[in-house]
Amino acid sequence: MQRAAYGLAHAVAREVKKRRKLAGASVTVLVGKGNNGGDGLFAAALLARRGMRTTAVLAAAEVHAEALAAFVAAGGRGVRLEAANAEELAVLCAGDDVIIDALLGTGARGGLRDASAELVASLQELRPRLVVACDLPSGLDANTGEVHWPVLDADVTVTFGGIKAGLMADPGEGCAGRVERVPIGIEKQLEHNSPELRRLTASDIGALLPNPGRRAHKYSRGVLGVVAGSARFAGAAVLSVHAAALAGSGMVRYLGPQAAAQLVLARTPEALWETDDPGRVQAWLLGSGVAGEEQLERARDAGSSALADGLPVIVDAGALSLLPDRCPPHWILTPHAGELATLLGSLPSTGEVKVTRDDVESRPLHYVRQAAEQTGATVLLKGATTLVSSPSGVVFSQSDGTAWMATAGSGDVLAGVLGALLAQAAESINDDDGAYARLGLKLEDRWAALAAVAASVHGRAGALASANFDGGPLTASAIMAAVPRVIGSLNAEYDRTRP
Ligand SMILES: NC(=O)C1=CN([C@@H]2O[C@H](COP(=O)(O)OP(=O)(O)OC[C@H]3O[C@@H](n4cnc5c(N)ncnc54)[C@H](O)[C@@H]3O)[C@@H](O)[C@H]2O)[C@@H](O)CC1
Ligand SMILES: [K+]
Repeated sequence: MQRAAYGLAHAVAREVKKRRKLAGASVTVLVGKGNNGGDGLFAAALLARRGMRTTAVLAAAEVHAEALAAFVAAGGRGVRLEAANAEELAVLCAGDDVIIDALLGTGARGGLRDASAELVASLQELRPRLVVACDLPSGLDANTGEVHWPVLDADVTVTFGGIKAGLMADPGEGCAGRVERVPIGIEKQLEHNSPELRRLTASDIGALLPNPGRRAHKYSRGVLGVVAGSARFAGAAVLSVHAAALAGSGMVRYLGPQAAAQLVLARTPEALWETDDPGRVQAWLLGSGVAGEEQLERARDAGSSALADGLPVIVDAGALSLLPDRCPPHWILTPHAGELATLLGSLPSTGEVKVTRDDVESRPLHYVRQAAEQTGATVLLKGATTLVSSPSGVVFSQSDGTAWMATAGSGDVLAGVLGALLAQAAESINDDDGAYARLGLKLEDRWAALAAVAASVHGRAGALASANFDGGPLTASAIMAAVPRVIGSLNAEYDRTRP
């Protein structure tokens, strides 16, 4: 507990010092009855000793006794929270330089109740200056990222030991702000529990990104077949093909109506327009912007032959309605929340239960796993945090982008990037001595890892493109243009640091 409190106090002091002098700054810690409240009180005691004006709002009749004694001995002031003073205390706290949320931690069942809920709901409306969550924002489920409202949005979450799954999945991650991990000596132990929710680091991604060998030629190193776009949604074809070209495909073969193909070739003269037999490909991308019977038929045919030949396939948007009864793990579905709800509703195994877009947004981790389990495919659920579930239930979570990426065509770019990586990796991903094996990834989970790599490259490209405009807005084309640089720098960074 002392290490946790020390790490928390250190982070709070550093954040306050970015804004003003520490001595005389005001901090209120919101204290619940368990050890989370204890961490908060010990941290506040340390901050009081560094000259901060400290108040503890005690939300339970009994709080961690030893921590309260340390807090009082350091000169802190305690106020008891009651239904009658919740709103008044919210107004007082909102004026403080920083609030520490130590109401509920990993031992919580359900969310904030009674006066605590009222205090937090009022505070959230008053938009406090700076909120630091102790271990996790109170009201989050540490294992799932599901949220019991109200929750006080944190600017920074200081979490102890390992990063909890609930801080890597929405809606929880969206409440946590920047997450910082404080080691408390249990990390070795954590390494041995194989985590079911993983986040790939830049160096993992550098290791997994496909790189052409010296003897590579365009046919051997990643030919992607694309059935995308339609007369109505020609842009999806243009974007997905161009993104696939930029992300390193050896060649892209496009199948679609002439009007769309003309636009595709105008933007990507490197692509080939295939009118009947597409020739050899290593992977398929089916569905972005696909509409109309003729183009759906092309997607269906390509899907059937891919299934027969054992080729990997990305199934996006319009093709999500064309799934076989059982998909293999090297079929990667890329729905957003609404499409996932529709997909789940269409599966016989879901039964009569209706799943809505809101359901998926409230429990993305649950539903992405369910979809992977029920279809047999790898499922990539797009969002601010993108989750990718392998049919085994192992999930990857990547959150590298910016909110500006929620823009038309962004998903088509992701599909193209994933297509390029899939076509390049298809023939080596199962190597026993390759990078996937070195990261301890079982065969059936490797497709999910590759999809997570694509999600991260896409997110990083968006972040880089926006940074080039001082954090300004993005188009899908701007995201796409940044992809080669992101791949280049991830590769270079990996080369510099690899063992
Ligand atoms: N596990 C560990 O190894 C460590 C845990 N630490 C801290 O300990 C915390 C976990 O401590 P606890 O297990 O005491 O859990 P909490 O601090 O979350 O408190 C749970 C307590 O609150 C009550 N409670 C549960 N749900 C509630 C609700 N909805 N409303 C009101 N009361 C509720 C329970 O009866 C229980 O007494 C962590 O989040 C972290 O802050 C750290 O000190 C570092 C080490
Ligand atoms: K907390």
